[in-house]
Amino acid sequence: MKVTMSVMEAPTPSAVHLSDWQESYFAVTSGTCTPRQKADGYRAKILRIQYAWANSEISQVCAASLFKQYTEKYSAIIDSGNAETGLNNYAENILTLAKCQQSDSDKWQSALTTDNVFELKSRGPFGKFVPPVLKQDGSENGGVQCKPHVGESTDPLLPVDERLKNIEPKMVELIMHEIMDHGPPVSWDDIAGVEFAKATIKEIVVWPMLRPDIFTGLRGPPKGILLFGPPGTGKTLIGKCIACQSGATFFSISASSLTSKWVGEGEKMVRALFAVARCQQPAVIFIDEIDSLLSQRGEGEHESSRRIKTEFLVQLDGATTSSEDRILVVGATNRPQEIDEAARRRLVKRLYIPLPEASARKQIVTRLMAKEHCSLNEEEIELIVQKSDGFSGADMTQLCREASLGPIRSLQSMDIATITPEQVRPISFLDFESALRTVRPSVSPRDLELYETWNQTFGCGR
Ligand SMILES: Nc1ncnc2c1ncn2[C@@H]1O[C@H](COP(=O)(O)OP(=O)(O)OP(=O)(O)O)[C@@H](O)[C@H]1O
Repeated sequence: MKVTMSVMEAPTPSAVHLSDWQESYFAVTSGTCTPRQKADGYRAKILRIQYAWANSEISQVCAASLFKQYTEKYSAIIDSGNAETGLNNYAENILTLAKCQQSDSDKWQSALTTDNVFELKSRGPFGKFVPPVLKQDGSENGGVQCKPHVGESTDPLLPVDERLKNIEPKMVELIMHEIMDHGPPVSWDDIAGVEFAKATIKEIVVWPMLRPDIFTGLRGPPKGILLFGPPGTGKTLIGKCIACQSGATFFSISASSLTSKWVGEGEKMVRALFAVARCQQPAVIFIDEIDSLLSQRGEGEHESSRRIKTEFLVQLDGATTSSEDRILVVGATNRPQEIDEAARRRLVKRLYIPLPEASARKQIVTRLMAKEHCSLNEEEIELIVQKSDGFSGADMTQLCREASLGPIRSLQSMDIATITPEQVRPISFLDFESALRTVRPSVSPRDLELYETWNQTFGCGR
């Protein structure tokens, strides 16, 4: 009996009956089947079921039943000691396969972690099978549970977690894919300057998150901190670094997108975000432009914005009062003066992230140029640093980008299509001089004064 998968249109999620679903997805044809083909068939089916489940095309009960059915049917190959036909290298293969399919479905890939794939492998036939649904008594959730996978993909069984029971699965998916950060890690050395803020954050946030057993009581970490200062000074980098250094999952969202991108859903999104973070703790929730969420109530405040704000404060209070939860909210803003008093009180540590000083600007240029073909000497770097007084970190990055285009622009007569990389001359000081004519500081001295004043009044730093 040879079983092949046929790609057909997905049936409507709720109305699907188990046998209909099978018929739609697996066209069963006769034929001789080698053990290897059988193993492939099994893998394909497990993947398809996981995919359908992650997409809410089938229910958990339906998925459990299918898993059981196929595990029984393919028991011979599951138990086989043969490396080629058995499932000994199942996890590696299946992950590779899923990665190739990533563009077709991120969910598919996200449903697969080495852990849960091995879990399937170790289930074995019949009695050894563990259903992937929560048991009636809630004692076990099928051997696969919601647990923190730092920087790793999500678990398809996440919705079975009690804490997510009133959350729409589509929101959980969205948070996992759009808000949970899967990017490269950030270290403290990647952030130039801001030494005071870095030292404070390490002491009050990172160490307590790493050692909750020592940092108890008065030493307990704050649940909310505010990073304020001009744009492009590394606030987002710091948020991400906190998560990386404390082994926490990083969720990053812009407050304005809560009101604009998920129109009418912002409030639910806030609730879902905190619920997912609770399942993935320790977690850092980074909220950019937090001022737009927590601004002082004005006459014209929109009802939906007010509801989102209320929900956010409720969630923040929940995270604050539960000593169990290891969730840190990091708010970032370029307009701290717009944050109202109630919100300010909840974000207990308010740290000023200023423009980079000369040493930090030098560090940014040196680091970026170290990766390029460049002929700058020490004195020239010092000159660039002097000339870029008032630049933010983002401005410095932009300056280096602009300068790096100089050698390309000077190619003029040569054909860009045929030139070899060796023929491109190194980036020189002259390129920086001309870049300095076009890249200007993005922060005005007047804005800086506002930050300094606010820092003196409400800031917790120097
Ligand atoms: N202190 C810094 N050290 C190194 N690079 C920096 C620093 N500050 C900014 N940058 C560069 O600028 C980019 C933007 O920084 P980031 O997004 O962290 O700033 P931000 O303060 O969060 O800005 P915004 O307020 O506009 O959101 C970074 O990806 C990095 O390339």
